[in-house]
Amino acid sequence: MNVDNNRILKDKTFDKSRWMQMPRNVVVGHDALLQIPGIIDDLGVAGPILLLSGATTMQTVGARVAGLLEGRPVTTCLVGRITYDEIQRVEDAAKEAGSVLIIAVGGGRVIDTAKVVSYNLDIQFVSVPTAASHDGIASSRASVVTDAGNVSVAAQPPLAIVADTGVIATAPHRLLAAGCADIIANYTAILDWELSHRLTGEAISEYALTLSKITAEILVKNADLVSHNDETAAWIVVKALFSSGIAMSIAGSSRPASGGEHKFAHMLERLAPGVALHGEACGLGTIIGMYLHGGDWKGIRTSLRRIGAPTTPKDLGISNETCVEAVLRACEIRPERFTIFDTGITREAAVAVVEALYEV
Ligand SMILES: NC(=O)C1=CN([C@@H]2O[C@H](COP(=O)(O)OP(=O)(O)OC[C@H]3O[C@@H](n4cnc5c(N)ncnc54)[C@H](OP(=O)(O)O)[C@@H]3O)[C@@H](O)[C@H]2O)C=CC1
Ligand SMILES: O=C(CO)COP(=O)(O)O
Ligand SMILES: [Zn+2]
Repeated sequence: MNVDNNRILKDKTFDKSRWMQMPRNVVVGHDALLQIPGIIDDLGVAGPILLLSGATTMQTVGARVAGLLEGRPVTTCLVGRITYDEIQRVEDAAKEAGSVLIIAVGGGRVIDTAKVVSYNLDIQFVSVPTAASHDGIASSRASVVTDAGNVSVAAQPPLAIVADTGVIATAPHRLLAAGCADIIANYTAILDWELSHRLTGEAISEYALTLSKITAEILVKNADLVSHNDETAAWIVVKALFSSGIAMSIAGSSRPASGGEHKFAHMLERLAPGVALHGEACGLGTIIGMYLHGGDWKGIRTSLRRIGAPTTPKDLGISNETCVEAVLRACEIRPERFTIFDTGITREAAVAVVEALYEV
């Protein structure tokens, strides 16, 4: 059942109420894909299935999953950029097929689309990440692209997650490194949340905050193990992505894993669409955010380098000017979320931080 926390919280009777939704079955490991039919049976969801995947992933993992579901009523649907129009198109496809279950096989865009569509139609979905590239694999939030920038919307967390480490280990290393950077972003997301708590009185959840923090710490401790692609690396990163997603579900918002570095990343995506992966842009934003907080930004940079993630605008293939613009305009994204990027950064300061990124 989908949950409208805002509606619940507006009702005085439920002032202290929060409904946290978590996945029920989580299967991680080699050949985990083979468990999908059994998991569907275990969930007790019988009926037409909508299989969502991306243009690349449909040809490989999507096709494998379709093969595993042979004999069941399955309709396939490709997912593009996650906009409200795209969500509507997928919703129409699900309605037309009479789908009772969505299986999302792919990266963050495909999984987020499934989360919103299943929430809107009040049906279940199973998350099958093909890469460890983002921490949305388990969360109850989805990031939707609008003309005004990315918005974080309430969505349905997956009823089950099937993370095949064999599949994830064969994805390009760039995707794994991006997922690690999305986790390392938790360091500044937390600092921003605490800053907002002190300056604006925004409520914090100590549980969500602590889980988000230790997730980033454990990942950094294992940085050398995730510097190359193998199933051990896939395991370590998937566990971190799951844990970070649960922190978001506990908070009922993406706050524990998305602060100013994410606002910067969303602005960068608007200024230079498709150039950087989500996690890559977040990693760069984390170095900048930590610099602005006066924290150990070089330590963040070292961790990202060890993992093989980009740490300068040049690494990402964008100009310093575009990066400066993203620093200055990050505050336009989700203005209600107060962060270090919302403190009136001058152009001189933005230029200085971008130049510092190249310091040895
Ligand atoms: N809801 C939440 O809490 C969160 C949401 N997000 C969102 O997730 C998205 C970012 O996720 P990300 O995965 O980086 O981006 P994408 O979903 O865009 O995937 C990036 C690329 O990787 C490809 N890919 C995926 N798996 C494989 C594979 N095994 N082999 C080869 N290529 C592969 C995809 O192919 P294809 O063409 O098939 O798609 C796509 O081209 C953003 O929209 C972001 O906002 C991020 C973090 C948290
Ligand atoms: O990407 C996220 C956490 O890693 C959450 O997404 P938003 O920045 O859209 O809230
Ligand atoms: Zn993110």
